Amino acid sequence: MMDARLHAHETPDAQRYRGLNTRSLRSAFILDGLFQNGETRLYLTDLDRAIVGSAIPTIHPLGLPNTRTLSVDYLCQRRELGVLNIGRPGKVSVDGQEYALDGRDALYIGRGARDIRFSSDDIVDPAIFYLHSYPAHADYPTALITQSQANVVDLGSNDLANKRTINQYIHENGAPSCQLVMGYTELAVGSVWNTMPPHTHDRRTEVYTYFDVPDDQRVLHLMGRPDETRSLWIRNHQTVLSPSWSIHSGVGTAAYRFIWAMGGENQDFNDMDMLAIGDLA
Ligand SMILES: O=C(O)C(=O)C[C@H](O)C(=O)CO
Ligand SMILES: [Zn+2]
Repeated sequence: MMDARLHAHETPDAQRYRGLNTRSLRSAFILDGLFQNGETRLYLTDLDRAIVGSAIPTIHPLGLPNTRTLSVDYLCQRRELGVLNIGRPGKVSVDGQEYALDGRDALYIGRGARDIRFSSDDIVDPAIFYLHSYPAHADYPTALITQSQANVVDLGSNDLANKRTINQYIHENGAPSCQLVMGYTELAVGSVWNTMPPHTHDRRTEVYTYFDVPDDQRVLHLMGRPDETRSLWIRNHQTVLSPSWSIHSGVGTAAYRFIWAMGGENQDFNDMDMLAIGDLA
């Protein structure tokens, strides 16, 4: 039986998505309602067995749900977990060791961590912890990566309205992880396009979670095979699942940020099959 708060989510394959109407496409590729005040939510996806989740601690600290579905005693028994705080300051405690995470600080939690708890410094203006986990083959140390320690890559230009900064927190040349690669991208004011020109990477799947999208604005996320793209209108705090065969790119009606998290064969951020804009249909 499925755990109460570990929801299973299946994605259609590269053929089936072509025949879906808007509603079915949205429910297949968007995780909606991931972020709930006072709750931990976890979705077990079929993208490299990624678990995508959130914890927004308010009155009480939050833990992780039991994991009968995974047939383990605790979530990180055979998994690693990345945490990125997109809210106000909070704390993550890992087997009694407390880590303070300001907004946009991250924590890598290695395989074997048993007791993981989340709390907010201010319960009225809480921390918003994004969670992303994959199966892990080795124990790597838990590591705090503050915003100032992230590796910064500037891409794009004002002329093409795609000027943006990629902040890499868990990556090949940073604190070691088994397969998780994670960070967030920030659009420069006046720029609207992310990941344009787009790419696919057969070797990895990816998950995008948009945040800091103003309530009255939207991001038009592009997905699908390059020769048969589809679009999804996305609002703040919605998550898009990107199978390895799909492009993942977006254009906003205002500046925004998004978390990207990847797992798969390698951790080479630049291992992308780049497309020309003229390849898209
Ligand atoms: O704006 C971008 O470009 C990105 O953020 C790219 C993503 O991180 C990505 O797709 C990595 O594979
Ligand atoms: Zn990508």
